[in-house]
This record gives sequence, structure tokens and C-alpha cells, in this order.
Amino acid sequence: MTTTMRTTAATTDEFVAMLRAHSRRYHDQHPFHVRMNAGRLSREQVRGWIANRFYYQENIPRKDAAILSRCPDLEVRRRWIRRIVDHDGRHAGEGGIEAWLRLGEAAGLTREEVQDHRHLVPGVRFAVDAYVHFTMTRPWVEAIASSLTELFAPDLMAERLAAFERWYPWIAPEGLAYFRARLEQAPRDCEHALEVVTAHCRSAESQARAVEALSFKCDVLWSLMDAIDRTYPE
Ligand SMILES: O=C(O)c1cc(C(=O)O)c2c(n1)C(=O)C(=O)c1cc(C(=O)O)[nH]c1-2
Repeated sequence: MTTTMRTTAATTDEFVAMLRAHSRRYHDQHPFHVRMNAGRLSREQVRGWIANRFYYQENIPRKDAAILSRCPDLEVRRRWIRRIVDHDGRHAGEGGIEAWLRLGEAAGLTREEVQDHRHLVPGVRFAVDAYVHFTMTRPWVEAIASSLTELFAPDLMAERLAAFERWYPWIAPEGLAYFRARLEQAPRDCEHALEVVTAHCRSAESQARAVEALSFKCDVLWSLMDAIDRTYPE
């Protein structure tokens, strides 16, 4: 599948197939993830990944708030807002960001060293900031399309859960709660995102822009992994 501009709109099924074809560019195939799932990472490498990925986790609700602020559709906002609550929680001690900090603790990192960004490398910061910036500046349907990497996330999450239990038993099992929660949240979230994107992208041009947004997001995730890989080499 190429991203060459078509002149006529694709059917919904064809459009969804074009989006799904991006699974080939998803970060599950990044060498660092391949080594992670094969049990080949050292403790230091796993910790480095957790500490750096925290910056992504922290910024997801900010990008979802950007989408909410730009979305004129009440029905979409009413469903989209749940993502912010999933990550931030309603109270202290709840939500995905807290769960990620507990993952860090289970892996031997203190909350402080994760929260104060002392391990955060420039390439990860740039990639995550680019994602937030994209959602603040591009049309809201494109911003929603960029979240569609989550179509591919559940398979990776299931593989990661099994890999962590098998290869990294030094991480306390309670620490893996974040991944378990995402196994349910990601399919629900991307089903909604796909519904919005297919309803709004009816022309060849708008479909091409949605595909480009998803392609951009694959680049964000890949660059993030490249930066981590370079910092914690084999
Ligand atoms: O660990 C991963 O591989 C992974 C990937 C992605 C993704 O594909 O963007 C997300 C997450 N995790 C995740 O935990 C998450 O909350 C999330 C939100 C979003 C998004 O773009 O709205 N992607 C992802």
C-alpha cells in the first residue's frame, strides 16, 4: 500500500485497510522491542525504557486535552474525555500515570527519579513533544487519526505481558497492572477513533491526510525507541 494521493475516495473498508497497513511500520518491530520481548534486555535497559517512556505517558492526557479543546463535536468530546481520566485518574493514587510509576517502582526505580526526568534523553523528549505539538496545530480529525497506532497496541501489550512474566521475573507482578488495563482500554479507544475518522474522512484528500497523520505517529514512536536504543545499547 502506498500513500500516493488517490483521486477518488476509497470505500470505508479500503480506507480502514490503508490505515491498518501501517502495522508494518509500528514500533513493535523496533529492534529494542524485539530484544525486550525475547528477554534479551538487561535490568538497566528495562529501567531506561520505563523511565523514558514515562514522558510519553505523562504527555498523553495533554495531547487528549488538546484534541478536546479543538473538537467542536459534543458527542466526540463526551467519549474522548474518558481517556484523560484513564491516565490522570480522578483522585491521587489512581490512573495510568500512577500505574506507570508503580511499574517503575516494581522494576527498582524510585518515583522521584522517574518524575524528575533525570533519565530522559533529548530524542525521546523531542519525539513526544512533536506528538503533542501535532495535536495542538493540526485539524482535530487528523489529531484523532494520529492516535490510531493503538489499533496495533493490544498485540504488543499481550506479548509484552507474557515476556515480562517470563523473562523479567525480578519485576514484581503488581507492576504489570498498567499493561493489563491497556489491553481493555486500547481496543475501546481505537474503535471510537476509527469511527470518528471514517465518518469524517470521505474524500480522497481527507483520507490521505489521515493516513499521513498515522504515518507521522509511527515515526514518533519509532524515533522514541531509536533514542532509547542508542542510550542503552546492546
Ligand atoms: O506501549 C506501547 O507500545 C504503547 C503504544 C501506544 C501507541 O501505539 O501509541 C500507546 C500506549 N502504549 C499507551 O500506553 C497509551 O496509553 C497510548 C495512548 C495513545 C494515543 O496515541 O492516544 N497511544 C498509546
